[in-house]
Amino acid sequence: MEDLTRPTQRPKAFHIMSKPMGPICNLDCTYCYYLEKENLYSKTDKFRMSGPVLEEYIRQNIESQEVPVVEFAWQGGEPTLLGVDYFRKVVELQKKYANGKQITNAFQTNGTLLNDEWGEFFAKEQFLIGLSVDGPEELHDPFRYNKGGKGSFEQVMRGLGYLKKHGAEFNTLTVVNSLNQEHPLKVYNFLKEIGSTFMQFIPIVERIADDAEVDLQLVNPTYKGGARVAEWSVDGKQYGVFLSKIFDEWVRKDVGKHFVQIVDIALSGWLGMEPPLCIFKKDCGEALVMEHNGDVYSCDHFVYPEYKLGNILERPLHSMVWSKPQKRFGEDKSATLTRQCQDCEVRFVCNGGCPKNRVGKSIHDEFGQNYLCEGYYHFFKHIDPYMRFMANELRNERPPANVMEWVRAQDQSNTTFIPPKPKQEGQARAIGRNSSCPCGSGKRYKRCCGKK
Ligand SMILES: C[S@@+](CC[C@H](N)C(=O)[O-])C[C@H]1O[C@@H](n2cnc3c(N)ncnc32)[C@H](O)[C@@H]1O
Ligand code: SF4
Ligand code: SF4
Ligand code: SF4
Repeated sequence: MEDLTRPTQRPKAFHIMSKPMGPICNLDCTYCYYLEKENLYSKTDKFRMSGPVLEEYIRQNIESQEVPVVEFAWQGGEPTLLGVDYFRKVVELQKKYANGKQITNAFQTNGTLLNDEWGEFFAKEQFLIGLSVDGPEELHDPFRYNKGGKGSFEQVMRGLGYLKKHGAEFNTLTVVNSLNQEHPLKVYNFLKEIGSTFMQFIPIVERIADDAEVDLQLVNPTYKGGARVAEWSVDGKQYGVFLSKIFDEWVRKDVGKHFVQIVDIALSGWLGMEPPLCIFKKDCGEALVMEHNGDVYSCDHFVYPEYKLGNILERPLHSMVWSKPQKRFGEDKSATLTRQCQDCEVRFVCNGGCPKNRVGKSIHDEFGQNYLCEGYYHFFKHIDPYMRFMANELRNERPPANVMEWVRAQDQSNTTFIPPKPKQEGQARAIGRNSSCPCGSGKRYKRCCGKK
């Protein structure tokens, strides 16, 4: 047994999402990876996070973070099942332990149980709501329905109405699956119509164990038995095509008005910084999850017994976050990169993607290639010229939204754009400061992208 109490080098902050209602939900979405986690707690009939666990979590999360702003993320299952009063108590406890730190709350919901009381509360306490919606009714309902099989779209739209009525801030979270993958613009335009200004498009990639007796049927990449890709998963290449189609629309019309998470993240890669989202970082392991009873796991997508780090009532949170097993979990991300990834020209922004999805084979026949590789490669290559243009605008303190005019001018002149060579982190170091800038501006590197 590893010594979990001996902390390794401490990062300043980490992210821990909590599941105050465990995996319990009023919906029964086909693709949900979390509902079956109920099997991990088969002896439990009460999934509501108790007062002592909640208070310990809030106290420790605030105390362990060496930053002025501490983020809380509430998820599930469905956290609205707990009722508004539960979260009034949450806010009260956060104030009690804040100790001068600023507290923020993100709350992920299926939206179906929202009402005036929730809307008012979220607006007043400035919760940021993540609303799950997969597109218009015909793309949303086939996978997102209640226990009786009835689609949830109407309820979600009603719930959204309450958020808007009270001015609560919301983002949308859309999963890209085998159905909506064919309709990127229908999905994107719909999200715009309902007023989403910040959109996340998360790929569904799940594998189902061949052995029906396994407790958790959706298996992780370390599973040794046979497994098949679930039929509702997105196609690897199509995920990239889907994102590229949305990007083409966005880059012509919506820069600065609507934000698409993966595009923002990618831009930081083109600016020579580490992408700020775990799946595209070199290493991960700073996004943990806590179950209703205080059990802490390495990541929301690794809630399996072998990834349990301990329980918050028995071990200090910081000792689990900074433990050796967790450090190894995070460092394995880069340590297990295939040769194909190591040699890949978009590695600076992709970094092999999330380990949870590394279930394919590389061109060198190594196991551990990301299932989405073809899609990522397609997308990052597709956006490369635009990203270079935008990164260059930012470096020159001009608005990146200038890209819209630039693209429109090219569309009108009907010329084929030949992009200059991509500027990657590794390459940047090799560029002479007096040589011309690889972004194609015609200026010297030191006066352009290499400006200090
Ligand atoms: C597990 S749900 C919990 C919160 C809430 N019930 C909701 O649906 O928003 C969190 C998010 O995960 C997404 N999700 C569900 N199953 C998934 C899967 N297999 N892969 C990726 N995301 C998934 C949901 O669509 C939702 O946006
Ligand atoms: S609403 Fe959320 S938790 Fe509930 S089944 Fe759907 S994805 Fe899972
Ligand atoms: S396993 Fe994937 S989702 Fe989890 S922290 Fe690592 S990159 Fe992020
Ligand atoms: S695009 Fe594919 S090969 Fe390149 S880094 Fe990403 S997963 Fe690896």
